[in-house]
Amino acid sequence: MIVAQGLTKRYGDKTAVDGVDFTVPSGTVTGFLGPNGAGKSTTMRMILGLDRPSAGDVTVNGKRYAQLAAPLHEVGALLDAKAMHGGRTAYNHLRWLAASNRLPRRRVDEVIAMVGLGEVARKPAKGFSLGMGQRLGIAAAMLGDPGVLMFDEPVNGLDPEGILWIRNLMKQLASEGRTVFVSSHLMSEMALTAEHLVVIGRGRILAETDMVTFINQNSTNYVRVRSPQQEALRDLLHAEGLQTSANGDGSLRVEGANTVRIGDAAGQAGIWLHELTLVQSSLEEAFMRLTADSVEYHAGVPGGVAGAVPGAVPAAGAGAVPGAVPGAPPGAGPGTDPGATPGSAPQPGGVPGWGPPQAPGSRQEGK
Ligand SMILES: Nc1ncnc2c1ncn2[C@@H]1O[C@H](COP(=O)(O)OP(=O)(O)OP(=O)(O)O)[C@@H](O)[C@H]1O
Repeated sequence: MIVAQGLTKRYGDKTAVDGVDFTVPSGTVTGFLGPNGAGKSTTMRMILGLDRPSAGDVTVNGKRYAQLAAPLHEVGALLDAKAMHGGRTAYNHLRWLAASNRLPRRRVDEVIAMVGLGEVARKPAKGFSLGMGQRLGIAAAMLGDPGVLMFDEPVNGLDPEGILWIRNLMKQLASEGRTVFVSSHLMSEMALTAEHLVVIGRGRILAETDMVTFINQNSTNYVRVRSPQQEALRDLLHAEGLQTSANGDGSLRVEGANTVRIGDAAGQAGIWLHELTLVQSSLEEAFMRLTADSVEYHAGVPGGVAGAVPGAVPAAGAGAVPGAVPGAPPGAGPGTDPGATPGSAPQPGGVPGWGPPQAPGSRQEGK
């Protein structure tokens, strides 16, 4: 377990980490999220005793890093995959680390096999790709078989296969009861990996929560509905006590109701619908909204964070789902709305309120 209390780091008049309190529990993957410059790396360096706090404290298993009798057996870390002597082979890089911590040579072979570097272990590390370097860094972190593991942006620059490998490895390490603390600025990636979250912005903790709660509190849903009888539909929805706003593309945005309720109401009133879609904001958007005031460097992208819903995704049944996060916890992706069952997909003539033009009354047939 890692515990930070009032942890602060100042560089001159710059406060990189500003009195943060958080706990990283064991047996789970904890995502450490924040935009560039938020203070993630500085915090991790302080945990590892590489930077001295200006104030406050951080402990690993109840002790400061410097007080740990055998640090490599307690904490393993990957901070910078390139931080190794390029002329050394992967094997020799691990051997000197093992020797300096009185670990047997056998352990070097074990971690090399664990990260899948067996074929290149005798080659100089300077020829390694980014992914191979990350694997070597993880092998080094695992050498002492520690109960606490920390990874700083481990998936940066990796291909999909490498990302999947790291994601599964972290989950496996946590399932073995270890403390796994991983930093990232990619919310969507963390949604697939972490169960617990610590969000930091401009050196301050913005959220410390479990992933499911974060998703439920920060993602918003609405229904996009389009009708050739837009005014009648708007009046009907208002009469139903629902709030609507114009989307600007001729459709209405309806808050507080699912597609079934809106489709049923429209069908019963004889109003045609040309579109009925559940739209969910992506996790990336929820994270950007939370950290919008904490971003150090803005690119000035038109229609940025606070504007419309750039990451919004239509829910299941509405076609493709760009930005969706398969396998994510409830609320992370499409399909959490009961109205988003296949029956709410555009199906000619299938559902009241949908279908090809016909006499309004005829849609009730067969009911
Ligand atoms: N040695 C240093 N001297 C001065 N300022 C520093 C130093 N290290 C970090 N900073 C500043 O502290 C702030 C936090 O930096 P840090 O690297 O911890 O952020 P980060 O969240 O890891 O960002 P990134 O995702 O870009 O790596 C930044 O404003 C950074 O410029």
